[in-house]
Amino acid sequence: MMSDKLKTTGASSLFDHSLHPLSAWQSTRELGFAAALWRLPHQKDKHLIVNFGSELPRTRMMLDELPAGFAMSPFLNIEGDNSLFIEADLYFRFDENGEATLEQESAYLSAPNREKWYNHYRNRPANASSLVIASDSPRQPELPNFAYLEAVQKAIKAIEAGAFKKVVFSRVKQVELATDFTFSEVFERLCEKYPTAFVSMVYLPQLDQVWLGATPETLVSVDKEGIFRTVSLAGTQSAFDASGAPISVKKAAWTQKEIEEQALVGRYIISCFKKIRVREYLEEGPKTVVAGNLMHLRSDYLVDTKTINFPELGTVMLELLHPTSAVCGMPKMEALAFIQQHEGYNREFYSGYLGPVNVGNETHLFVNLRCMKIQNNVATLYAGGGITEDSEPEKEWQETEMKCQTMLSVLG
Ligand SMILES: C=C(O[C@H]1C=CC=C(C(=O)O)[C@@H]1O)C(=O)O
Repeated sequence: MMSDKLKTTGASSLFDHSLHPLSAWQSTRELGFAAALWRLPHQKDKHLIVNFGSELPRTRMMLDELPAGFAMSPFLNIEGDNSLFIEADLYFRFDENGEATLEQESAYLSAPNREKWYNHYRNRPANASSLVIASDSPRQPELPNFAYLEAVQKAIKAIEAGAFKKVVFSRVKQVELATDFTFSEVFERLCEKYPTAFVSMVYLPQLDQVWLGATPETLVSVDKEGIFRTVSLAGTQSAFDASGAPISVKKAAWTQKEIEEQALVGRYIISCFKKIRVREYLEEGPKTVVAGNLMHLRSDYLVDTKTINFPELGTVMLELLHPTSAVCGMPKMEALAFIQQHEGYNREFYSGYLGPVNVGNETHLFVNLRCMKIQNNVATLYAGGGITEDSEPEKEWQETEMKCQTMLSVLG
């Protein structure tokens, strides 16, 4: 059903229910506008936000004040005001049968921009290729195996010396895109392969980057009923045994190192609740969850913000949580200093957060994991792992290899 607002803005005459999400996303990118396409975990609907601004603003995520949009925060966002915000000039929802609904159109959207967008979409050949981005961006330095092992060893020494308890050390892997690469196919494959993940594909024109991902980790979510949710996710093992058969979650065994690593993330979340004097939280877990080719340990935390009369809990917790010890470490600043000194590359949006804000009165922000950046015909894949004093460097390397597989396996 279309809202009254749409009828008065003139969109209804241009809008077409057969609009295709991937072509609409692609069309937006070709015109040089920001676009975010996503699918929530366990859902079939897809969502698309388009913004016609010349440059996306960097802003603080005041969840209770922002209009509908899509947030994209880099890992480094210490002051909390460095998130890109793709405000919804157009917001479409696509149901599982492909039927499109224009859910929202900004009152400020100019008629020429609206027409330009619809016309470009209509005149785009159905088989138009992906037009891979060809800007000149320097590649990130890749850490070879020996250097990664050395850095992890240094992290273990620093932990033993009492500098910090845990650090999440990461690296990149870069692959040249195949000539027949298309964004549409990769996005579809991600949706099919990872039904429990938050799947997204975001085009940032001012950086000329596309970010694609299938993350298993909720950072902050507040639904229509005012239920706040976050998770503590850590510990990694393959979801398949040596013969390639899936391991049952009931049979998954976890080492003391992994149990402790996940407990650290949980303790950090609880310390945030304590800081703001929220005692009425429900904690469930840890339990084993499957995330694509991997399994993790996860605890869920839930607060009814209406019952405790705390509507701004999402905003407050977001500022306290990011970056959690699932992506940075414990204590936060000491772990961050190690990361900056030893990783040797810029994480940009990897291990930041992303997701819809106030879309249909709900906010769902996820940690940007199992993701890749596409720029200059190169896919940059990111993976990290929690290092504790019980870590074994070679095992940690293998873990990052497995994490990269989440994206590598859809690149074809
Ligand atoms: C940092 C990543 O994963 C985090 C989330 C789950 C398990 C993790 C681990 O076992 O180390 C990491 O904390 C990543 O995928 O790059």
